[in-house]
Amino acid sequence: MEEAEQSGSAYRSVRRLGPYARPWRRYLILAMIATICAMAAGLTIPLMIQSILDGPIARGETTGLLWPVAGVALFGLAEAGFFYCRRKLLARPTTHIEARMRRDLYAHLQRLPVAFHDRWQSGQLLSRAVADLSTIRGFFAFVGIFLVVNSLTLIGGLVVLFTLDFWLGLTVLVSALPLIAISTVFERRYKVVARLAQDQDGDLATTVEESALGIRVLKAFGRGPHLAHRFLAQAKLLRGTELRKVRIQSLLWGAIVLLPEIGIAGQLLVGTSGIVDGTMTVGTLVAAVTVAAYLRWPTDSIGWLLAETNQTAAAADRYFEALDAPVTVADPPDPKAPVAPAAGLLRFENVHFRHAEGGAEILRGVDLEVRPGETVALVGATGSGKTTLTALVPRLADVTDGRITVDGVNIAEMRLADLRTLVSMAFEEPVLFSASVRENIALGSTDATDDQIWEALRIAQADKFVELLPWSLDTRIGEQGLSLSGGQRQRLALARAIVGKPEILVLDDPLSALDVHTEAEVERALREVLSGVTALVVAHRPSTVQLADRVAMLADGRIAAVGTHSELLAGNQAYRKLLSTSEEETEGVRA
Ligand SMILES: Nc1ncnc2c1ncn2[C@@H]1O[C@H](COP(=O)(O)OP(=O)(O)OP(=O)(O)O)[C@@H](O)[C@H]1O
Repeated sequence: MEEAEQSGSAYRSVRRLGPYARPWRRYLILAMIATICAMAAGLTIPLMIQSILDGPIARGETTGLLWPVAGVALFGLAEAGFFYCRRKLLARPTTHIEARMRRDLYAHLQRLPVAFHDRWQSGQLLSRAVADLSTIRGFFAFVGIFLVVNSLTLIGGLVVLFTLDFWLGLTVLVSALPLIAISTVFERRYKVVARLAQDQDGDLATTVEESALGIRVLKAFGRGPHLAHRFLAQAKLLRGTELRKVRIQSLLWGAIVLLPEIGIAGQLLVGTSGIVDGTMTVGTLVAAVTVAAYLRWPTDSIGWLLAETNQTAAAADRYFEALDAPVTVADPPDPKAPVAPAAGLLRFENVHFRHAEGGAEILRGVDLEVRPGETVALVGATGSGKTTLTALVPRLADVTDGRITVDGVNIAEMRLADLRTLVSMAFEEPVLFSASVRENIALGSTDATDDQIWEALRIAQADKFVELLPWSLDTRIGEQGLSLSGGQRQRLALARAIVGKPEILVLDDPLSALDVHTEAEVERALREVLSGVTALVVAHRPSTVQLADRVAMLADGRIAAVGTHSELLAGNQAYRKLLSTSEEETEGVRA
């Protein structure tokens, strides 16, 4: 029952690949016909050998040999030609199918909410986009075609054998049946181990990726050996699983070699006694042995091809697992246009948020208004939900209750593209991509001109150092911008946030983790950036707070106090305590 379900689910998984193959079905069918013709040509050769042996050779004449021998050469040539056609016909469809699937996966990953990426390891996504898709390409290029063609060849070959001689046919069938049964059992066991190996491969990719990205941290803390140890343990686990795969395969290969040999021995026994009795010709026996030899690959391969099909099913399952993840943050069915011209009034109304169903509520009724052109600093103890609150504004996650409005329009009722033009964000960790400065800034507005980029860089106080870079805007900044200083990276991230001239800026503590000198540079940049836009800025340090018109204090999931910095300092003990703690922490870092 369970086994039937398993093969049913493998069939369903592979069937889901259908829509990707459909546009190329003509090529795939032609390739299959070419392969069938190749096999048919191959199967004709033994029959021609039979006619040569029983005809001219048995009669001792050489004159009648020319045409049958030329025929053998011709059929051999045809077989090779058809195989060539198969390869040519399949190259385009298979690479196109792989590229389209990869494109769909990538596009879906971009649409998926941040919560999905929090849950999924990047290595697992990487192995789906690379290894699994290459398995699927292999299925279309080879496995799927040969699964059908080899089954047909097997049937065709047995028909030929039974026509040649019933007993010779039966001998081959008797040796082939257990082989097919063994292969089927093997492929089921193999599927489980294959999926395990694919998952472990994903885990290993994650470790390699993380250790490459975090190499500075690992070196600084001397944790390289620890991670190397973890990597070795994972690699050992994967090696063990690969060895299990090999063990299962070797058992099968033993059977694959042994059983057909027994079959041929049986054929020789039946054949020679037939020849001695005069009931069989030498040509028939040679033809039957040649057909049986020709059937070895189709027989042996059935199990392997089924295992590969299962591996494809596992790869398809893993691919669709990511592709089926729901896009929970999406455009509304009937979107409202933002108010034009926008004023930039941002309002949180009784906003509640929890990360997962049944999880703790992080925000429990936040009410806050940020007036047009105003800068509000958001302060609160660590873990109080400041980052969470800011992420709700560009809808990186959706509120679980309440609403957020921009100029009176609920952001959940706007098109995401409209919202993200109105609202721009810079994060605590200024992620820069391995691309030119221009491309990194233009992420904030894809159609930005060079003049607009330079203007954004000037406001963010980054123009001077960009001018000094070897190729100015065209300078490629290394992976994550690691070749730049912390302050330079922060200022580029600020330029990116403002290049599209958003009405509302959301900044998640852009001064965190900067030294005194760099902090002053970024602070100057911030002062420029914040003038003229509505801004919500997460602040850990008094220096950032001082850039704001008002301060909102988040505590217990609500806004506990709002006022100017001096009002709160004078009248709110919790605020004084919070600031003195962060002051001490900052001093501690500087010391
Ligand atoms: N993806 C997540 N899934 C579940 N819980 C999360 C997730 N991200 C954050 N949290 C939890 O939500 C709470 C608020 O986190 P958040 O990062 O918003 O706090 P914060 O005020 O910005 O903290 P900090 O000042 O240290 O940056 C924390 O308890 C955190 O552990």
